Amino acid sequence: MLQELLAGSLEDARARRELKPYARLEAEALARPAALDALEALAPADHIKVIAEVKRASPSRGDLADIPEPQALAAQYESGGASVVSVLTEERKFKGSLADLEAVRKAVSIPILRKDFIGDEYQVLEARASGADLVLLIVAALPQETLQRLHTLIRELGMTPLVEAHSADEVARSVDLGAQLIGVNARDLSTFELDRDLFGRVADQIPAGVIRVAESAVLDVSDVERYRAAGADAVLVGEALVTNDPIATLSSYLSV
Ligand SMILES: O=P(O)(O)OC[C@@H](O)[C@@H](O)c1c[nH]c2ccccc12
Repeated sequence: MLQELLAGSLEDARARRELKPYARLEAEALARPAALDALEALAPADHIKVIAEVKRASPSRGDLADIPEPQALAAQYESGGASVVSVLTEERKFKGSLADLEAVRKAVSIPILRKDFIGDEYQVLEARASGADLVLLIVAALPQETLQRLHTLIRELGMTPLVEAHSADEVARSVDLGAQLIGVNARDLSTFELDRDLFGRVADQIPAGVIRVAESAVLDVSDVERYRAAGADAVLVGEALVTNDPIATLSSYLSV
């Protein structure tokens, strides 16, 4: 499933490239105001931080919420105290788009993440041209050389890579990249199975000074408490925020 999702996102990007060649996109990306400092926004604090996700649907959970105006939801996330907004731009299964990212960019002044299946330079430039400050890199999806190349490009463009791992081995590969922001996804993107204890098992492998994000499977405040106790600096939350009152839900999480 993961390779299928990656292939779909790459194919969609290739179609957009027919309309906008690399050099033109690069010029747009470089003309953007500088990216916001996501490492500062997510720096360890005396409370847990939240990356709040704009998420309409997923292959494992189906339709979650309509979200006709992603910018309105993102503005609620910001006023509710989120540190970063994650915007799914994958079109086929998650029903997102780059237009969502652009709309959210106009509505908030906190850093925003392009959440997609990224596998080439063109997609990274698209992220910057659309106003992203962070770009997701999924270790399981790519060979190490490709990860390293994309990791470098993201940083050269002033953005922050969020490197996502789903095993001890993938955490080791993330550390090898020099990642300063590592996410441990409780959901296996090949089988969609949840492993709620994975973060706790691998957190110690992440060196001091690297920001630790626990991703997925936060359904209530007790899940946030569990991740915090295991050493998470931040949690990445989608479903619980789009299916409940976002402001009230965020405020309960931020008390942890
Ligand atoms: O809706 P949840 O269980 O709170 O999960 C959010 C986020 O972690 C999840 O959307 C996610 C994590 N990594 C991904 C990679 C691609 C697509 C989606 C994801």
